[in-house]
Amino acid sequence: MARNCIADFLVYDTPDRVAQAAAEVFTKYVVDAVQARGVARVAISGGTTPKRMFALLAAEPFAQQVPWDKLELYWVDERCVGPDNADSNYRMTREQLLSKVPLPADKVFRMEGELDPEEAAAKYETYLRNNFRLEGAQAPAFDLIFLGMGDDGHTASLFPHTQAINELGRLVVANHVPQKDTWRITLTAPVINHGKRVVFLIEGGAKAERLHEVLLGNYDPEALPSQLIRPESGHVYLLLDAEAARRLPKVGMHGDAETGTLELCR
Ligand SMILES: O=C1O[C@H](COP(=O)(O)O)[C@@H](O)[C@H](O)[C@H]1O
Repeated sequence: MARNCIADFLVYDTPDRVAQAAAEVFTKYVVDAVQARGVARVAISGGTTPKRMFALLAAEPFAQQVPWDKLELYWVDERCVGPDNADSNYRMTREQLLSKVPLPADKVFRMEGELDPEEAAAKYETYLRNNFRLEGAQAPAFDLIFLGMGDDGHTASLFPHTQAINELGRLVVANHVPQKDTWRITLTAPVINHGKRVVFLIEGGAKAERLHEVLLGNYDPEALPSQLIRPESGHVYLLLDAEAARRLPKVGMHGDAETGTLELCR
């Protein structure tokens, strides 16, 4: 559902600085959630962009600071492949992070890409309903959600002109993506928008034009599904490298990052 929302962005010189900022955000909001409620529930993306953040989280000082035993880890999307396949979002996270930190296996809720896609989506929805103790039409409120954006404007596995982008009822769906001749499993936009803090990580000049269109172009979420992300909190956060942000208007500085704020409207 579209709603007005503020996009706050921070622009760093390099992808390494973006990763450092992302690891700091991860640690801060996990610690805050654990202090407030005894558990932190975080949903992460796959692809290549979060790799550096995961590698940092697996090393000092972050590895010591994150209360791993109080963290529940979820995915925003998965490719329909097994957990050892090179395309698996879970596999990337396992290699970069999970194999190196004391996060208990029963707190890692992967989407099972090796199952029939509809079955995997239904199973994941059941995990969410049980773990978040949801009733009826309630959506889970993740403490933190990390999103990426493809150079086609997709986020999670909400690809342009695919059925999942119109899903308002289910929490998790199987999505056929004809342009990639494949299936994906994905959280739906209402679930992402119910997250307490939603953060995009976006890097690289190949995404600069698309990012400009998503934030400053006409509202056309069928073509640009990232525009569906208008969190109920009223804010979406973006951590960007200078290349990805080269078309965006910056207005100030925060530490070593340039900053900008945009009002996103329908
Ligand atoms: O296919 C996917 O793509 C997006 C963006 O990935 P990136 O490699 O350009 O960072 C990612 O956020 C999503 O989780 C993934 O399944």
